[in-house]
Amino acid sequence: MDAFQITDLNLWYSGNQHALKGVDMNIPEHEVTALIGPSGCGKSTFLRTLNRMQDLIEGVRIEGEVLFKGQDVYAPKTDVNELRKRVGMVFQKANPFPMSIYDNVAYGPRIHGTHAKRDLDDIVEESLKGAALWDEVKDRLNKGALGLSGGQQQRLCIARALAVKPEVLLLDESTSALDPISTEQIEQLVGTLKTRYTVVMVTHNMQQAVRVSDNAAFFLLGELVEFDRTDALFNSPRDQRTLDYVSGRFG
Ligand SMILES: Nc1ncnc2c1ncn2[C@@H]1O[C@H](COP(=O)(O)OP(=O)(O)OP(=O)(O)O)[C@@H](O)[C@H]1O
Repeated sequence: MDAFQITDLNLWYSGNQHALKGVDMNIPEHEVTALIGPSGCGKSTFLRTLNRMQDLIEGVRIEGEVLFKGQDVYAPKTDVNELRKRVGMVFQKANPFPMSIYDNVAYGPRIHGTHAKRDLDDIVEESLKGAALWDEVKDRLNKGALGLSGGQQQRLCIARALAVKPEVLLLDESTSALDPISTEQIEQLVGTLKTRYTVVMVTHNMQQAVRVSDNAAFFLLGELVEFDRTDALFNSPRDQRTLDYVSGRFG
């Protein structure tokens, strides 16, 4: 079963910059899909089309079709808040809110109407456990989130995303600002998350893609050059440009 079916997706930024060119891709459910390619090739742009984060940028024009579980993401009747609840996002730089650890995680559920303390306590615990952070913070839930380390802050952002019970997690280079130990913790976490969620991640790090992803998509200049199982894409790519990139013979 596919979480997303993308057909002939094109995106232009203002000034007519054609950032995605006729992308076709089916993203399987409950697997990790990595988006790779050189800087500026459109990885983040593509990721953000999946939960309509690009709507926030003025002058963006999108053509083509993105289906999420069969529903047209860009249909006028689509409820964008509901879509972003189902398709959560974690950014490159951890961005906890300047409030307690507890309130960071409870923020989304409160907005979506959960206010009973018992319910919120359960969600906070479950989400922090899901993000492999619970043991480190359970005794300081009311302390400020900004006092956490960078790696803990990023796992808190993952917990915050999990708290609204999404079906998909989009990770945009979520480890690129982290030290190797925190990076490894998040990579392990991603491996466990896929039992419950579909994960789509942008990474600059090809070894990371090999370690954690089931499928990999190689982008170049806005074009999807190749999409395959990760081991096939790295070990027996069909396109010469993919081979050049994965073997490091490329810009
Ligand atoms: N808000 C924007 N307005 C105009 N052009 C943009 C905007 N965001 C991205 N672009 C351009 O679109 C192209 C694709 O950018 P994108 O950030 O998606 O690439 P990327 O592969 O994620 O790059 P990186 O790995 O450096 O983050 C680039 O040429 C970029 O300059």
